[in-house]
Amino acid sequence: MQEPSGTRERELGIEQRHLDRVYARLEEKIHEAEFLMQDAAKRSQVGTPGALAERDAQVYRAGIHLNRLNNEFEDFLFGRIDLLLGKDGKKGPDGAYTSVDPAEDAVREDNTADIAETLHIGRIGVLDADYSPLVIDWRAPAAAPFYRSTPVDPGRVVRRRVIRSKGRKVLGVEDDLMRPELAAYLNGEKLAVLGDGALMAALGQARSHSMRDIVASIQAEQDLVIRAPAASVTYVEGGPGTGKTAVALHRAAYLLYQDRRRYAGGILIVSPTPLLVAYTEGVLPSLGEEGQVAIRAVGSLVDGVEATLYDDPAVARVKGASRMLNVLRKAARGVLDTPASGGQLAFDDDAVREAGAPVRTDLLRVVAFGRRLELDADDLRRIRQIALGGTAPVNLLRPRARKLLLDALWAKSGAGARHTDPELAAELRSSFDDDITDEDSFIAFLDAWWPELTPRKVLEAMADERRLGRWGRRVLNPGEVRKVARSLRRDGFTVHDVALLDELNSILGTVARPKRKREFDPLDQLSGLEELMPQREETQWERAERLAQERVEYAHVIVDEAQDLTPMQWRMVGRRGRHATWTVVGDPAQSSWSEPDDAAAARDEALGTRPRRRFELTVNYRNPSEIADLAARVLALAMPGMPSPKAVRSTGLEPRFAVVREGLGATVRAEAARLLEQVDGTVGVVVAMRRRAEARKWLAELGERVVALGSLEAKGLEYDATVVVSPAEIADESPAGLRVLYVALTRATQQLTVVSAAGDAPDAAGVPDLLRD
Ligand SMILES: Nc1ncnc2c1ncn2[C@@H]1O[C@H](COP(=O)(O)OP(=O)(O)OP(=O)(O)O)[C@@H](O)[C@H]1O
Repeated sequence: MQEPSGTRERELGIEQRHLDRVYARLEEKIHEAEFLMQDAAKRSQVGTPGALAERDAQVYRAGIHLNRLNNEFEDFLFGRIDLLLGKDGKKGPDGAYTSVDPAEDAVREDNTADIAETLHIGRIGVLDADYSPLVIDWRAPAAAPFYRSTPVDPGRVVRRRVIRSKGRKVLGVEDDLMRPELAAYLNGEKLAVLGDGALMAALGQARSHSMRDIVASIQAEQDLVIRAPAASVTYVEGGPGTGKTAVALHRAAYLLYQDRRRYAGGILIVSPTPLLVAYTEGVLPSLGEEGQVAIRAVGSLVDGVEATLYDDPAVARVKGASRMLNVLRKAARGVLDTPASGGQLAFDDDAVREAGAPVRTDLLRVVAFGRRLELDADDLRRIRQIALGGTAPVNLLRPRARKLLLDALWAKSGAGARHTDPELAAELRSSFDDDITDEDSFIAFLDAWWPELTPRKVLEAMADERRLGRWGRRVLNPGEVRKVARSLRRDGFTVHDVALLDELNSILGTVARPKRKREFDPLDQLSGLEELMPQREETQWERAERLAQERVEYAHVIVDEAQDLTPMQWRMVGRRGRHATWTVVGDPAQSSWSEPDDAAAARDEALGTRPRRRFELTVNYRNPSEIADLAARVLALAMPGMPSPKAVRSTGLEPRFAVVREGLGATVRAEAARLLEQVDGTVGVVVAMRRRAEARKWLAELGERVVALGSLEAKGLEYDATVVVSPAEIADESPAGLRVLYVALTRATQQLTVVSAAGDAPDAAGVPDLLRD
């Protein structure tokens, strides 16, 4: 758009002056906060409990203030809206008019109008000394029109402006006119319009290894999701690149802003891979939020385990299926009385070994009332089976088993029959029990015969094919038993093992132990304390970690890439949000899980009967149309009839097709090097899972801008350019292979190269069979 000369300088000058005012005000606030901190420190010398509490409250508030200001001093003012007069002329607490619709006489008959209100939008709200809004927090209701307004439904917005700044300097502005038909005036001057809109500018930027926030260019359909009321379940579907992950993260920040106290219970974001966690980790701090939000990979949801290994698709398919629940239940009960292949029952347990000589678990011998009493293997088996009856968690049954042992010994002693007086008999019985339970040998026997089970121990026991065969009878076929048992004999847990561990944890139950008393912290007396001020010994991060460890359930759970959760993973995630509200985002077309109906049933169970609000995102902001069109061919094969999201931009660069000539590695390296020359940011090379290690070697010398990824690891990530290696290999890797290939093909923001190997049957132009029109 051609703009009159001098307009740009004038408009930048206006925004610069506003930014200067904001900084001046922020500096005042920082001084105020520092003064409060010093004052509070002085009062601490007084030392009475009242003064202590008062000091803590003040330091706490000032600390939060300082923390936020320091965090967000950079680049926090990014938007502006110029609005028509509102319908009712009422103002909200942030000093802005509340009405969404313009007053009837806001536009004159000759289609001219005056701007009645100008609002600047930023990462946090700043009020001037007279309480007029200098900056509106992006999450405040008054900022919603900045995101919601479109030319079709403009509301009061005439012009939306995105401001780019670095430090204290305004660098540029990009305007969108929401009512292009109007001649609007601001302070008697015609409203100026600069640039072609901020969205396109943001989309064209080079990508790094960290995701950026989209706070300045959230689109209307995304804003509806971000600000959706938190009740029940918010369910969002959208194709690749429609901003689902970005929306999920901004929603977490919005919910905290909107009701911090409610979400002090924590927000959990479940992400499919550690790579995606690392990629998205910086977004919330950039929005001024950290501490209450835990972003965890689905393989790291159980404390103390960080699984990064993947099972073969055939094994993953069994471990993730809901039928595993039956196997685990049987294993948890059967592990105590199903001999392992080697014949032994007890575990190779440290506690047992430390006790000295191995303890026999097929014979209990005690002395009571001067008599030797014995329970043999048959007695013990019978008692164990009675104890295991019902469905109570196995670890909570030990007292019952102990009581049954004593009953059996008492019966053998015959002492009960000799005394008819019930009171005397009870007294005798009690001293009989004391006699036995004081004996070291009895305690050692009980520890060996009914050890406290841990999920790890049960999973280890399942690595024994014979035992697993027994527990999986009629659920797993012999081939499945063999493969699963073999996979459990490997070192380290796989991503799918983690859900099994969590399930076992809930099946086994945890024996209550006395809690370690936490040191008295005067700040705990203050309600709503969630953030920590800078100068305390425990940092905000440490406190967040501690809270996360103490926390089992969350107030809100956000599931990203929800289409990938297996039924067993849904059960694990569900346990963390039994009383939570939920945001679930996903795309069925990108699912790497082969049995969607099984997963849908488990998801519905995890989410319970809570009502769902469904949203759909329809615009692809990541891929240029040239790449999106190619990916759509695979979508048509993977999910016939499923619509592709609409790409908003085009680069004129068609995907490139390369055919292997001198070895796969050499070709891939050459193609990656070529792309590194052409883009400023990152290059991702996506290969079948089994080629991961090999691919890393191919690319070893190309530097940090290029990354090798297994097909399942590419989930959610994006790069300036990608090389997809052998579509046929990726597609043949698993029953969901075509959908995994669709994911791989939709990772690039600028350029895509597809390398075909022999199995891809490329045509003369190098286009593999799977990608032909
Ligand atoms: N409103 C927006 N303004 C600027 N960039 C945006 C906007 N919405 C999305 N994007 C960008 O588009 C890209 C894709 O977003 P995101 O990764 O959230 O999509 P997704 O739906 O989760 O994709 P996938 O399903 O493929 O993982 C990101 O680079 C994101 O920053």
